[in-house]
Amino acid sequence: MVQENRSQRTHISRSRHCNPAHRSRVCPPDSFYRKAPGRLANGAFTVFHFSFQNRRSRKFDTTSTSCPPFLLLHLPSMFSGRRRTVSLNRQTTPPPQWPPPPPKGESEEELTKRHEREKEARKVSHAIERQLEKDREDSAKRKANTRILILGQSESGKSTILKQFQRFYAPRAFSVEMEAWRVVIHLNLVRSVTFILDLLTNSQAGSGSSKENTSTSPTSSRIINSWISGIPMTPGAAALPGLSAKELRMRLSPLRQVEVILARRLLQNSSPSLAEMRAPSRTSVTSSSHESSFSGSGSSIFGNGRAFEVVVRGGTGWKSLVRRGMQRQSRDWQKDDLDDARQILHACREDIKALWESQDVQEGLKNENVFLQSQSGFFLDDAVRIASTNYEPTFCDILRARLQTTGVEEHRVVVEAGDHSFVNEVGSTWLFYDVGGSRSQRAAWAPFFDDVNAIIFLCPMSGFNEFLVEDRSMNRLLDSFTLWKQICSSPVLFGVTFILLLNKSDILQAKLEAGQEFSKWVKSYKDGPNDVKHVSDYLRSKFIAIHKAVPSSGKKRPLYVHTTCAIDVEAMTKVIVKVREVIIETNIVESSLL
Ligand SMILES: Nc1nc2c(ncn2[C@@H]2O[C@H](COP(=O)(O)OP(=O)(O)OP(=O)(O)O)[C@@H](O)[C@H]2O)c(=O)[nH]1
Ligand SMILES: [Mg+2]
Repeated sequence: MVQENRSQRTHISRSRHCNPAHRSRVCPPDSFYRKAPGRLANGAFTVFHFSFQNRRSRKFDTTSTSCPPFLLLHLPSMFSGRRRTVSLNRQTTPPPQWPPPPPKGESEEELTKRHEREKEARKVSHAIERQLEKDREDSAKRKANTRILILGQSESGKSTILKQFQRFYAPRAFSVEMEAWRVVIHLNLVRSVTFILDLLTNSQAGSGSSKENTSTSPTSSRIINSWISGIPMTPGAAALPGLSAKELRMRLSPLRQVEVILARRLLQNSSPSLAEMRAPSRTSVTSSSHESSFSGSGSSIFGNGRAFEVVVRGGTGWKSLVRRGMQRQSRDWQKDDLDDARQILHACREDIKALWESQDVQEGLKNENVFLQSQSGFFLDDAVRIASTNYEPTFCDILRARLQTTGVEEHRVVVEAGDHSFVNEVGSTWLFYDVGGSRSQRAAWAPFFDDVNAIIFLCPMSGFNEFLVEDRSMNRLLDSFTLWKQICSSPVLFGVTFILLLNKSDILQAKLEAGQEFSKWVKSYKDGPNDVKHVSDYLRSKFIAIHKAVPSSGKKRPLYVHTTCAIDVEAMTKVIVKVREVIIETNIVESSLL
């Protein structure tokens, strides 16, 4: 029965396909049965046994009876090379003869014509064979060699690390996307401006309408009153150079329309309301108190003192949409709303600068405990450059841009020839899964655990004195430890290589240098030195201890730890080179086990 099925399969592949490379392995011509030295005396014939691995532990065998015939053709590039002998029962299902025998009583003229037809058919056949061979080679090159899952809490730097990998391996493909990032950067800038406008206006409204509202300090009220009236109130300080505050506020009001246009473009023209576009933002804690992580009237009105985040279902969808919009615009000589947005931004750039540099505004934000500089997607210091019509985003700008990820995004990075890639890597594919890190998103991660070569886990070290936005009682560092333990404990990941990145070392350094004491937040650190080296060494040892403590059913589970600053291009290049070595090594070990 099995023999019969195999024989049938051979027949199917012979009749459907004509690639000689495949024929020689799977469906040899009739003459082969008679002449091939590999033919055995009993009529048996030697074929390759193809086996390939789709998921880590599941093998598919193309000689099994359930294997679809097309696999026989398209798998030679994946075959493992093992040989086995299969008997072919040629008596029961004789293969059709090719080329067919000449018709009986063929005249000279018919013979010539038939030869011409056959010649033409052979030409076409060869062309198809060449194309098939090329496709096979291309697809072998394209096949996904490496799958990496990037995990960590929200704002740990997952998408930023992904950008670094994209630049490293596929700089040309990444440069095509750079334009699309301009929309995100503009939106980051605009939302900071509208946040300041809202914060100051609403704080004033709150303090004016409610006499009981004591959360706005007298200084703050005075500054806000000056902001509304346009009369500078801070002794010795010009409020906003050359313009009254009221005037400036009026001049910047078109930016609200710009915010809508940009967000709509990112949200794929779904005409969102501002409320829909805005996601709750994260708390940046600078006080040393656990309970009151953020104080001031601004916190209740303005998403914990943070500019709102725009959430876009990522992947490449939004990028191609933005790009297409731009191309259409340049082709049709049509001014679209994105062009309007850029013109408005350009016109407002000096006013944005004046707003940000205003001593009154700085003081007002300080009194409201708002520290925009330490937040993601902060571009106010570069407002004039970024708001100009001829602005082209730099890679550093793109690394600093903030776009929250939702769900799980698959990013396919095809390695390009370049400074960083080895010759044999060119054309191979790295598949990255970038996940949304907030708690509500984490349930979506598990299905992706099954099929990865390595996990990159990010812990933002600077989160030692911050809390999750989704759970304001949960310290961010503690959350990272809990998450790490859960991931290490997942049985599906036993045997998977872990790469732990202790990220945001630059922000940690700034905080420690500014006098924030790590030991005040992490009691077990006791009186360790308050510097990046010692703090990161301490965290490293804690993460390693958790990883070791979780039993992995005797499977070897390598862990590599790096201290990183994801927005530092030079330093990240070195880290990526090391990560690549580890992953290539893992792939070699895995493939030798096949
Ligand atoms: N200064 C500094 N900023 C960083 C670093 N890593 C990431 N960022 C910034 O932090 C912000 C958030 O980073 P993302 O990569 O978007 O965070 P994420 O983990 O993908 O967050 P979700 O998509 O919400 O899960 C971005 O604006 C980055 O520019 C770092 O090491 N140092
Ligand atoms: Mg992300």
